[in-house]
Amino acid sequence: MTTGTSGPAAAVRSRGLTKRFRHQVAVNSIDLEVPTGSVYGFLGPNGSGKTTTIRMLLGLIRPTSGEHELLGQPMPRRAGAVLGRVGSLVEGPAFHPYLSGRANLVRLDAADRQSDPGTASRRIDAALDRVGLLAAARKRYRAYSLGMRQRLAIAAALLEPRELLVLDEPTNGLDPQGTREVRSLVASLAADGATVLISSHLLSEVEQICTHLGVMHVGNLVAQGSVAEVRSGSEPRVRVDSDREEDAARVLRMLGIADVKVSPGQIQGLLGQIAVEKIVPALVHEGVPVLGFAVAGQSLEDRFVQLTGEGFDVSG
Ligand SMILES: Nc1ncnc2c1ncn2[C@@H]1O[C@H](COP(=O)(O)OP(=O)(O)OP(=O)(O)O)[C@@H](O)[C@H]1O
Repeated sequence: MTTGTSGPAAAVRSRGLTKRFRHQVAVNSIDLEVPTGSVYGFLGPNGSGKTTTIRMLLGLIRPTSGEHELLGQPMPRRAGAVLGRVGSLVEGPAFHPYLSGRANLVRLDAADRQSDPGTASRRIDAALDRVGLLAAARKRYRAYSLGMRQRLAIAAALLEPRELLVLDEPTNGLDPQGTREVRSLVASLAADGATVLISSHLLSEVEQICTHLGVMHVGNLVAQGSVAEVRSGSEPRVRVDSDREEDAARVLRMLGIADVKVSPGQIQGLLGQIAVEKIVPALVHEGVPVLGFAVAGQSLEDRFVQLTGEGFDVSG
């Protein structure tokens, strides 16, 4: 792959990766760059193309066009050499409800033709230990909490040592406790040196653990970089506290402030090129009582709403 422009090897890199289903472009020419050692939050609303991208990355479906590499190896040409170093969780393995967590891993490991039966027991215990399920290893799967089930699915991805983990919506459907369990597990896997690509439609679920973000919106990668870089792409906003919201909004619009939004007691808008010092005098001149005033960068959440046109917490 002729992509040697981006410095040290990325754990995942794609160029023009595209997937078309009939007439629908599910993933539109995306250039992913997941730095080695990062926790890369792959974010976007439902249906924005995250799972399709991940399936292409792992060689589960064939891209319509574009190319990519994992751990510096071109895919799918070098799949045999690289996939053993990549653990993944996509749609979750099928676990048997009446078998214990450990027995389920024994079955999965035995079904993997690449794995060494001689070391199975040790590897399975190590994976269970890694996800904090050793004490519950002999409990039936059906007695596991949602968080334990998801941790077992991650254990299944850890039956071999992995340099890269690709986890598709591992917190989806979990309660807050389960989400915390998975989040702290992912953080500790990253602390051990694995690169982690974790997808989510909820920023709030992964924000605390990510070093980097990629944001999908209708098949396009609309932002990518370190968390600070993605946040700094946002424009400062003006916030006015006033009980005369509509009058205040009118003055802000008159000054040329864009994207003015009114909520009870508060009016916000994009500062743009407007001189900050002109705003309060203009409001006062129009008889609008100003009870508070601030200019601040957007929160990451606001930034995502701006990028994707929707809140990230709506469909949780
Ligand atoms: N096998 C398929 N055939 C046709 N269309 C598909 C197929 N798989 C996905 N799509 C479409 O591609 C688009 C992207 O879907 P994808 O599952 O990748 O999104 P996503 O971001 O992972 O969302 P979700 O979180 O809901 O899985 C959607 O419009 C979906 O309907």
